[in-house]
Amino acid sequence: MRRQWILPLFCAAMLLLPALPVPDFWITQLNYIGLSAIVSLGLVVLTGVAGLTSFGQAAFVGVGAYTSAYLSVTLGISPWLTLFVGLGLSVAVAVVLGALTLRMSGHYLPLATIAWGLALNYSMANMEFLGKYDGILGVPPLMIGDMSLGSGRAIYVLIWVVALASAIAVINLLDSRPGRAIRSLKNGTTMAEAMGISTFRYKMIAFVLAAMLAALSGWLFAHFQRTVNPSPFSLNKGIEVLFMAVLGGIGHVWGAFLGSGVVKLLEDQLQVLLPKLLGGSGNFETIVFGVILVLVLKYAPDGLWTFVQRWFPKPPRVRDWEGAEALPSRSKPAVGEPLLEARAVRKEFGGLVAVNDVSFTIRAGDIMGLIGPNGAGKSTTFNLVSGVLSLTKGEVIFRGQNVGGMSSREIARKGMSRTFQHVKMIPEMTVLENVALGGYLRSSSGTARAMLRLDRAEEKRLFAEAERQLTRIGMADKMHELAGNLALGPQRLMEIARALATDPALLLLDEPAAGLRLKEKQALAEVLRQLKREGLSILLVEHDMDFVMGLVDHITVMEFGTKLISGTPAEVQASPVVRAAYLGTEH
Ligand SMILES: Nc1ncnc2c1ncn2[C@@H]1O[C@H](COP(=O)(O)OP(=O)(O)OP(=O)(O)O)[C@@H](O)[C@H]1O
Repeated sequence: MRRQWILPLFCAAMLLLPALPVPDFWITQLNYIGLSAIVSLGLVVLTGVAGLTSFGQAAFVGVGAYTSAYLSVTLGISPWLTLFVGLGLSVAVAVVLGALTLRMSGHYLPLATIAWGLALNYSMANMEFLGKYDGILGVPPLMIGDMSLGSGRAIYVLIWVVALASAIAVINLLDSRPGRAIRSLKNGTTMAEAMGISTFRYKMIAFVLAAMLAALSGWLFAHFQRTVNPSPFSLNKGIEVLFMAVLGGIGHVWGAFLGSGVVKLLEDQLQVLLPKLLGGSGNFETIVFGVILVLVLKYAPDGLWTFVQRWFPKPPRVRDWEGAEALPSRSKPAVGEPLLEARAVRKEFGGLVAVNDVSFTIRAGDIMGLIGPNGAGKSTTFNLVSGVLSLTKGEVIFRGQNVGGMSSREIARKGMSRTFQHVKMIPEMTVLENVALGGYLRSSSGTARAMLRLDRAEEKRLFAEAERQLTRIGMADKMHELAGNLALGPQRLMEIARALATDPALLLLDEPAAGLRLKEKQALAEVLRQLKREGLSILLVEHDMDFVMGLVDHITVMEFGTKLISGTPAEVQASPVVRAAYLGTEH
């Protein structure tokens, strides 16, 4: 069967199911699976893709459910209106909680989600007007005209339309400009910020989206169950949806459905089977789930969906961007104009002066090498210039403006683009998609446009630019490969293509030859020579003197954080001071 037919056939089959003589029991089960899958889908974006673990999603389900139940029962408001109130409230709660917690890193964020998950759940259980532990009874069914969606079979289609539409919207999002920005969050924020992406903004978008999906599920749940109480929105349930997402494959949209299906069906079977086997009653299935989770984390950490995925290998992206309009480009400085001036830049780490009042100038069209032995302070200087580190003292003037103290994101916007000493990329994205990330600031499609697939014209422009830059560095033949499968040499070249896709006025390369084999170094040197011929201005940090010598116009040599000498390669090579620094002879 052709791959593109699978999704429409699956959707059609799911939606036509209640018209077939399927027992009510299975329809009810599928309703619960659909409801859980919508919440898990949020966790795929938040945890699987963005790398932000949340145990508290069930509380957002409660926000959607309680809002609709309260407003429709007490005030008689139509549930179709209360949906929007519930979604609005979930966004408001998520924005407040996100502002407080999303800047936390490591284990602090998951701990914070436990805290607010508990707090929200206890609020629901203790509010008089929400019926305390008894909750709210007599929630009205959803109505379409005169047709009631009160029965499980009637609401089934709505639940699955919402679940499948949400899945398609998330798939669209992940394959888009904002989607690539969200995917860049998982491996630290330095690279994304250097591409001009506000990582906090995209963390917030992922968090709010996950909260909205949970609230949507809660709204459906309230009008399917026709009653709400605090227990389905407890921390246990939050852990259960996370378990579903992990079991299914937390990085995969359809993993959310697979995980929900497996857990719900297994839970049902185990609840009957285990008490019979073990005698007595109890939630024995929880013990089994605990064991399964440990085994899955050990033997299939990417979840069950990866096994299904093997049957449907993803074809390469269709090359449909031929003739797409070029992305906007910035005005470039005239050759010879001062481009970057470091004025007595200084960085102290506690008592250590890593960079000691270093000054240098780069003119447009020049390639400058910043060299020196290990630990000389080159990378620190580079990070000061590109805004990754804050200056202790000094000024960095870029195109006539003091950018010292600006964030790397703001500096990227001004036209400086960089690569990293240790390659930073999204390994599970293709080379083309990684390079397209460089075009972020030259494009503008947002989350809603991406989810509705209204961003395709701009996507074509982004991919055309990415391919152009890959062709420029001789890597177009690798554009459909996964970046993580490349050797180090091509990965470094890919980073250069990504930096070029930002249309920089100045390209900063941090030890691009480090760890490369001779052949890879030669290929890299050829690419840099070509960029020089094209008139690009480059600051190159390197400690391989041979690599730098034939390539650059000027060299600044550093040792122990201070500038030893600036000059042409010939002047530097002739300098006894430099030889001493490199060979360890007396000055
Ligand atoms: N974040 C940090 N905290 C404390 N000390 C640091 C930090 N970063 C760098 N240093 C120290 O600053 C000095 C300069 O380091 P830097 O990495 O800039 O040197 P380098 O010339 O780039 O060396 P290499 O070629 O090995 O990368 C070193 O002594 C290093 O240990």
